[in-house]
Amino acid sequence: MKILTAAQTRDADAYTIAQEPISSVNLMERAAGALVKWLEKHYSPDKPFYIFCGPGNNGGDGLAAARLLHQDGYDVEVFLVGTNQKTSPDFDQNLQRLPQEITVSHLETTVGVSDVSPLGVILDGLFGSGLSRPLEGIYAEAVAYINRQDATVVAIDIPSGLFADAPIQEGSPVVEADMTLSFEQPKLAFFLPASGAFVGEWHVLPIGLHSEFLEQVSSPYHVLTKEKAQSILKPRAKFSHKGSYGHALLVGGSYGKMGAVTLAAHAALRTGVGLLTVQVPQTGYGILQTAVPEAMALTDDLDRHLSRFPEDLDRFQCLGIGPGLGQHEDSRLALETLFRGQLPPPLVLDADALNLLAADRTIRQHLPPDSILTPHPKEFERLMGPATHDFHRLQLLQDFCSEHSCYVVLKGAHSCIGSPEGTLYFNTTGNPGMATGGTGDVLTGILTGLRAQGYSPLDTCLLGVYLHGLAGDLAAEQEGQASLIASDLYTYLGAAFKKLAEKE
Ligand SMILES: NC(=O)C1=CN([C@@H]2O[C@H](COP(=O)(O)OP(=O)(O)OC[C@H]3O[C@@H](n4cnc5c(N)ncnc54)[C@H](O)[C@@H]3O)[C@@H](O)[C@H]2O)[C@H](O)CC1
Ligand SMILES: [K+]
Repeated sequence: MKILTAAQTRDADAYTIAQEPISSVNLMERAAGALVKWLEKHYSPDKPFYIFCGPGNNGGDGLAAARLLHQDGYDVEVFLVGTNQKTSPDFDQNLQRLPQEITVSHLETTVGVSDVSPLGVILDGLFGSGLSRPLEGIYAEAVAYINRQDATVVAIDIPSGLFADAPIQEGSPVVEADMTLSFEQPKLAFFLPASGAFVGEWHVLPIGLHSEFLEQVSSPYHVLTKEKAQSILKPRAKFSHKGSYGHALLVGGSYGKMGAVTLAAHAALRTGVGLLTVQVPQTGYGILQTAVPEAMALTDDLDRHLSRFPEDLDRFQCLGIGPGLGQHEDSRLALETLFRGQLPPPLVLDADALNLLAADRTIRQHLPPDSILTPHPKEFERLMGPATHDFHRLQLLQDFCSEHSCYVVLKGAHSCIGSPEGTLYFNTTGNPGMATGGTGDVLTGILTGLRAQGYSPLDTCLLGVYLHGLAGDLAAEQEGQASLIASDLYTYLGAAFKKLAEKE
């Protein structure tokens, strides 16, 4: 699913109005209808609604929703905020259509305004995608008032005060929503940490924007949906054998960090890879053979850290490097030799492999094309430099992928996959329980296992990241988020594969 900018959303609106054709106010009616349908499904009529409307079409949506909820027997109260300024024509029309019985207050100030029922629902229709500057005056006051209330806060389209596709200044007023109902497409701001924190849970409500426009509009930003991940997943063939599913090599582990490569090995095996070999320093031999009997072990000449890669790399279809590797100079040299030599098998690089890469610009220049890198934000910063804000970070990600012809998985609440063409995909699976040691090592194992089975680098990232998060969600359902540990992720990976394969 594409993510559109605010300008593209306006164009989609205009195109739909002209081509369907439909009047602007009827399109608003359709949007409000979708909104109310969702609200009525989730909140019973004993919940009072407090609807805050600004001067534009977001406020117009709020007014139309007020009318529709009232018609269906809901108790509704409307607050008009800053609407003595210029209001939009569709706002005006919906204000006229508002039944007399609905209480309407014009808020000039929130001083002295009593709190709403904590059992009620506040609809935030102050500003939507038309926001052009930070909120001030009565708008900022209204935001502070909403944020003080104990009622459930549902934002219409986007929490007021957030820009759909641009950063906000720190400390500027933004509605803290429990739920955001976004029309047709989610906004880029939902996926980024500084702005996404205001959004709460979000849902997309289709409002019938013209499919022709949505198909032809070009956007670098995409949502990684279940449908997309499902379309990538290849079934296993009846007459296949272990040779059909590739041979992966994982290289990592050092004294005190054998757990990392062990986790990655389990995960790689759970992706269905045909064969797995793991190269570890000698200290790790017994640990690996005991912890992961399905894997074959190779040992380095050294006892505590890695100093070389195996000679005959051609027999592997993917090489995953990094979990527990450490940053010893010998390991750096081994990596440099690997990069400067014959083209190695497809690479997945994580953890200390990334740190070694970050510390040495010359090896970075020799990064084989089509490699997959999986940094967390700190590793990302070491590799790509500091970002001034979340949107800048996306730009750095795109630049890095294009400069090095590689694929980067920037890990986070919505992990973001960048491709050399500049396309970015935001993941939708996963939960905060996964913010715990070792979950990244599991991802490395998953990606290494999938890549070895012949998935393209992009498909590997999309499928692997989606499954990793889904395994986390299934694990959290059973174990709870706080108690989730990295090994749960590969334990639930099978269930994740099954769930992904299910047709709804
Ligand atoms: N295609 C769709 O998704 C549809 C969306 N709808 C809704 O329309 C809004 C966008 O409406 P718009 O009138 O363009 O913008 P706003 O309501 O967000 O803003 C109104 C108006 O206010 C001015 N303004 C901007 N920033 C400020 C500020 N900081 N302080 C004061 N005034 C400000 C500016 O002039 C804006 O034009 C979208 O989010 C949906 O909710 C349609 O209902 C259906 C189709
Ligand atoms: K809003």
